[in-house]
Amino acid sequence: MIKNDLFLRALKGESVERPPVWMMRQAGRYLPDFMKLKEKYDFFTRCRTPELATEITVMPIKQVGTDAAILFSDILVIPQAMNIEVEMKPGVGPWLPHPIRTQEDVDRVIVPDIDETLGYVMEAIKMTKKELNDEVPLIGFAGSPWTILCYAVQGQGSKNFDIAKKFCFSNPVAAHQLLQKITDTTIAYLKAKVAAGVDAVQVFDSWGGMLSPNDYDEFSWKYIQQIIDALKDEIPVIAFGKGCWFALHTMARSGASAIGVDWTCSPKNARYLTGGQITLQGNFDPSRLYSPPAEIKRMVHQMIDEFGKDRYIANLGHGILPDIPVENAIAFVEAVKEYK
Ligand SMILES: Cc1c2[nH]c(c1CCC(=O)O)Cc1[nH]c(c(CCC(=O)O)c1C)Cc1[nH]c(c(CCC(=O)O)c1C)Cc1[nH]c(c(C)c1CCC(=O)O)C2
Repeated sequence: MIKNDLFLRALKGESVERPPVWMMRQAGRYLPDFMKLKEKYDFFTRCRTPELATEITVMPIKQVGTDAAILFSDILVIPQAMNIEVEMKPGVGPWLPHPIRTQEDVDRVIVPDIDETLGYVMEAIKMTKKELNDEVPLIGFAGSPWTILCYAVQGQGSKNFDIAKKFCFSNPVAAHQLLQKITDTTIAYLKAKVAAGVDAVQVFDSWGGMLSPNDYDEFSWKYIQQIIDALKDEIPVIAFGKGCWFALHTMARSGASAIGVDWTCSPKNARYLTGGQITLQGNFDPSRLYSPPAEIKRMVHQMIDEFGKDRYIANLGHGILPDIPVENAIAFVEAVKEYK
């Protein structure tokens, strides 16, 4: 039994005293204690060392007071396990020295044994669950197959992922093979996370909004739906797509327990597009955490009024930015806790 089960109750659609709150990318990034660890250990060492991953995962619970923890890791551990080299270059971000560009490249991508390649993630989950001591639930996550393809093909972050789109539209057969391999790996990975003890999972489709609605169905949603179908009877699934308001109607009928929305869609419109029944999560503009704490609190209360306190998980509309003052992150969380 989890002591603070607001998040799990909201996922079930139960009525709650106040909405639960957590922040996407809350583990690491803006916390001074995280910065100290960052100086000592490179990124994938932090991911692969269960003691470090655990320490970073619980930081925001202790220091900011969120109602759920999200495991410190990265969506790019999946391509790594699939035989695609991924580096994290300080100041640059993800860097893939041999991006996928041809059918032959796709043929070399493997669907790995999860325990062999990603066992360290399961160790981190078990250690984190012990450390959390059932105070709050633990969220596991994966990137959407499309978002992983974006990095695997582009080879690095991008404003428009033009090379990834060119690959999909000029070589759709190879693209779909790659997407299916990523999907199969992701399903096995998330099932292993469930077995290791996570209480919910979120699929991040960070770059779904790069696609037209039709291409979104074909290259992204189809695969997210497979993941939801495979997981939904075992664990609550949250589907988050950045810039994917056009797909909210479809997402709401997918079997996911909650749908994440970004700040470009108003709460009212998000409720309308999803039919008013499903739990929604979001959608504070991460940049609005630069506002003074009093203004953050006013805006958070307005956001909750607009979404309604039930079937709602307060969150940002995308990840917290690295230079947000900790006091402002705390003000965001406190505002939700003070909501009456
Ligand atoms: C697209 C994406 C990535 N990673 C992730 C996404 C989807 C969510 C989103 O859209 O923001 C997801 C992610 N990445 C990380 C987490 C762990 C949990 C958390 O932060 O709350 C999660 C949930 C750690 C991380 N992943 C990364 C860092 C920063 C690098 C470092 O700490 O050395 C952290 C804390 C590196 C990373 N990883 C990625 C990028 C683009 C970068 C570089 C830019 C940056 O986010 O700082 C890929």
